[in-house]
Amino acid sequence: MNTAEFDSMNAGLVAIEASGLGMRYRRGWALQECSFRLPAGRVCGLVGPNGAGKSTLLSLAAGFGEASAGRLRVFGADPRTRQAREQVGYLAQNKPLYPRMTVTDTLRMGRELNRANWDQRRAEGIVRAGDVPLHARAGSLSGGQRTRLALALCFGKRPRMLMLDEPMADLDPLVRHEMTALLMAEAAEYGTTVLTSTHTLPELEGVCDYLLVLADGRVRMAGEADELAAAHSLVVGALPAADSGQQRKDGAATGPVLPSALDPHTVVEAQVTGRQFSALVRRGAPLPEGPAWSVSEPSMEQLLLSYLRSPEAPALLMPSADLPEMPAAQLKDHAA
Ligand SMILES: Nc1ncnc2c1ncn2[C@@H]1O[C@H](COP(=O)(O)OP(=O)(O)OP(=O)(O)O)[C@@H](O)[C@H]1O
Repeated sequence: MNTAEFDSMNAGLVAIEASGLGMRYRRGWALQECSFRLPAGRVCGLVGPNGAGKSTLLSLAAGFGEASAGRLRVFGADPRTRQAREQVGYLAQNKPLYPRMTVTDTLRMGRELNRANWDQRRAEGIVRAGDVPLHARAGSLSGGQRTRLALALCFGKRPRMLMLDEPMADLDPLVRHEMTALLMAEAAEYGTTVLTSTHTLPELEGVCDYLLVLADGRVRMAGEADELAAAHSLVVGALPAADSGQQRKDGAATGPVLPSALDPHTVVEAQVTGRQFSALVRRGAPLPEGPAWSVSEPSMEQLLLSYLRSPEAPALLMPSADLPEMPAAQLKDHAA
């Protein structure tokens, strides 16, 4: 199939849908009031700082554990059901493999566990392409070889969605590049939805066409990566004169006053050095260059950092990621 055929195959399908999803551990909420959609066929980066709730979300979507609140669906099914599990390949952060098992035996185990869907040629092809010795024990493989074997297990299952928890964290740049290429090639060839977590965005640049950003267990941004960036502007320039009589945009009585041209927009974050300001804004209207400021599109990293540094800025969900509000009775798989 080509890309257009995959697009039509996945059109309108939703891979993950979360409504008011919450997960509470003894020390507090790891996820709270998470509502979003991930359309099928996307390669989505799940981004957020340490402790944001990324692993918790992935393991719930893979069918491990039970949410404390809200509702989670994977291709329309409860993730703990066989129907959902069969459609998902999940690579946990520690890439669990049996260290004493050989590569061949590991793949054989994959076949035994996934008799209905297993694609031996595909799994073995991934392993062979990396020159991973088939008779070596998993415990003796390098980090890159282990990742390749773990990915082969995931892809051999022919999942509709692959969920990877920081798959590149312990790999050197060369192996990381190789693994990324493998992932992209497989996703493109089979139209697989990919959800892969990281806390370093550059790792995903040019890889993901969709982003889901978490912080403190809540969704901060979700949608098409290029549309998220295009909805914002980075405005850099000189502050207006102090006696201009303008109010600060945040309503505070003192402190620097941003140009009033920014009033129709949501200021996500503003930084001031001397008389210069730099503001990342979500545009509410066209925002032309001004007499004393310039306007550019922020990089994905600038955008992400601004949202993570400004928990008070409202979350942004693009229409494809946004969920119509559900009646409380439909929403509850679990009461909070
Ligand atoms: N099994 C658990 N028991 C208790 N608390 C947990 C458990 N798993 C996660 N947490 C807590 O939930 C919060 C979210 O953790 P989680 O691992 O989901 O975040 P993360 O974004 O994946 O972080 P990292 O990038 O460091 O892996 C953290 O405060 C963590 O301490």
